[in-house]
Amino acid sequence: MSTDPAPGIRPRRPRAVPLERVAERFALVSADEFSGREATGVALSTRDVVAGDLYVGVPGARRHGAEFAERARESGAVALLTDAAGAEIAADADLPVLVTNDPVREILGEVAAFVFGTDDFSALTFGVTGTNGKTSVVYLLDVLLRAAGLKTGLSSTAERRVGDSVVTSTLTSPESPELHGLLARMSEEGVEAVSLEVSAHATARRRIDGVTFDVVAFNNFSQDHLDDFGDLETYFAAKQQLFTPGHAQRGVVVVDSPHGVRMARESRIPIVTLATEYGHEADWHMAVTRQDLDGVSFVLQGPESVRFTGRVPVFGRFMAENAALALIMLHEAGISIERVAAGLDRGLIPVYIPGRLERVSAEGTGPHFYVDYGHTPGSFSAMLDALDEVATGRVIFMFGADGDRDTTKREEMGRIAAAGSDVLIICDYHPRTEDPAAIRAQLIAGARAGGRAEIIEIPDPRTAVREAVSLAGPEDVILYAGPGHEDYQEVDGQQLPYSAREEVRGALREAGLLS
Ligand SMILES: CC(=O)N[C@H]1[C@@H](OP(=O)(O)OP(=O)(O)OC[C@H]2O[C@@H](n3ccc(=O)[nH]c3=O)[C@H](O)[C@@H]2O)O[C@H](CO)[C@@H](O)[C@@H]1O[C@H](C)C(=O)N[C@@H](C)C(=O)N[C@H](CCC(=O)O)C(=O)O
Ligand SMILES: Nc1ncnc2c1ncn2[C@@H]1O[C@H](COP(=O)(O)OP(=O)(O)OP(=O)(O)O)[C@@H](O)[C@H]1O
Repeated sequence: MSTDPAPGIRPRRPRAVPLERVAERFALVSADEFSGREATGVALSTRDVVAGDLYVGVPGARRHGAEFAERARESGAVALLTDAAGAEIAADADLPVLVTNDPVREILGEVAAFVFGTDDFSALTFGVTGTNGKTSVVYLLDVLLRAAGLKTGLSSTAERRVGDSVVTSTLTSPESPELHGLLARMSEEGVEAVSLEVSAHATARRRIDGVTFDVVAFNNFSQDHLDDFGDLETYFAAKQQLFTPGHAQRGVVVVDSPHGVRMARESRIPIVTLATEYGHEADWHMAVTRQDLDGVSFVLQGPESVRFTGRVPVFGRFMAENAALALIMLHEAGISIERVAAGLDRGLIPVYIPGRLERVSAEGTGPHFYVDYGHTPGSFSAMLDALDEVATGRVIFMFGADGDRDTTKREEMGRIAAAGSDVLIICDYHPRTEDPAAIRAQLIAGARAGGRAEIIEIPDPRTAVREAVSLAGPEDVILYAGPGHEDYQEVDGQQLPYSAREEVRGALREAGLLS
């Protein structure tokens, strides 16, 4: 078992940049001798340092990164870039120290772009923000771009991908050194279009500095991450930063909600709008024409009679909205809808989104078991509303909540889950350092207010999965929200191996429902 983050994807043939040039470009000062040294990469954590890297020591929530200068040197770092406080901390480290007078994060993205050579990155770059559906839109963008004949790369909560190279992500949006290393590799491999998820943490912590997106998109906004942002206004403001000239050329905004309308109104870059409900004024409209458990068909209508009719093989009205958003982003980047449609088979968008409403049970037979990454009240509402429209049997919903993360959303998640399902199984997710029984108690308190569902508490998720399978009839749908693509359960600082998708497969096999 490893708790280390996966190493990022880096260029195979990194260029070497003299530290003197870095120092000159960013007005860094140093009392140490570093002439003749060159950097071939940048790393923000000693866990990511490879030989030739410039290690960057930032003040963190718990420690100052400069404390780890010696460890960085042992891993092959050529110098430390830090602030004045860091320089004092690392004074005895056997590593040249370059000091900035600015807060380090304010120059980090530009430094990473300079060293990795991505300051002239030329591929089309798409960025997606919003509370729910970023990952889904990124995979839809990727498949549509490939249909248009472009070579693609992507970065999502689930993985970073360039050609055949894939690594599991540790963060939704990588820190800027990882991001620019990834983009440099994409340039090397001739990638023509890149789709990136942009979390509010990424804009707030300046992880996307040094990138100017061609087109960005905002899909929706609801409660999440209040542990980090304190209140919804601050969380929203972080998302708004993406819609500013330093970050993006143009944007697409879903205006179904008041937050969408506000994002469109306050955007500081040119935008076009999408409404999925007629009655809302917008440049583009999307309407669902048919839906069932296997997917959703829709029609998208834009300015100048642009029209697309198609289908996404994942259920939920919101998946059609995600697809429409991705199509408009391509249109805004100059890739015509006709060109995309020509690369599809009768409008079918053949997307696979790891761990997002992923069907784990066999096609065509029930019970229908889906694993999902939803962990917000907004995603629970969206999924359960969708099931209300397409499920023919009962809905069995199971989930647990994150420990050490936004606790204020738990009761609401319990309430929505119980109001929208027939049977609700509450189990453990990542308790982290919290008492799992206390987390479950909060979810159950919320669920009791939701009404409708029979509530069952089963702490062990493996047992809970089997109980769900044993309760389900052939018409029923089981939806397991939370773990999605993940392959671990985090308990008290330890990442224990756990794959919901594998557990579900195992349980279905044991019940004779999967070969
Ligand atoms: C809570 C949080 O945001 N932590 C971030 C922060 O770590 P920190 O301030 O706690 O760091 P610290 O432990 O005090 O250490 C200080 C510095 O020393 C370095 N260090 C520390 C120990 C060591 O052995 N070696 C080493 O180099 C650290 O990398 C850090 O740079 O700085 C690190 C980069 O240096 C981040 O990777 C780390 O993100 C952690 C992993 C994280 O989980 N962040 C979450 C909240 C996050 O960003 N989530 C969003 C989710 C979005 C969504 O769901 O929509 C995301 O974009 O992923
Ligand atoms: N447009 C949408 N509106 C509401 N809910 C959605 C939407 N798209 C997806 N969801 C729901 O939210 C879940 C999470 O989706 P996804 O992983 O794409 O979102 P995300 O924004 O990337 O979240 P995270 O950053 O936490 O990965 C989905 O599996 C689905 O249940």
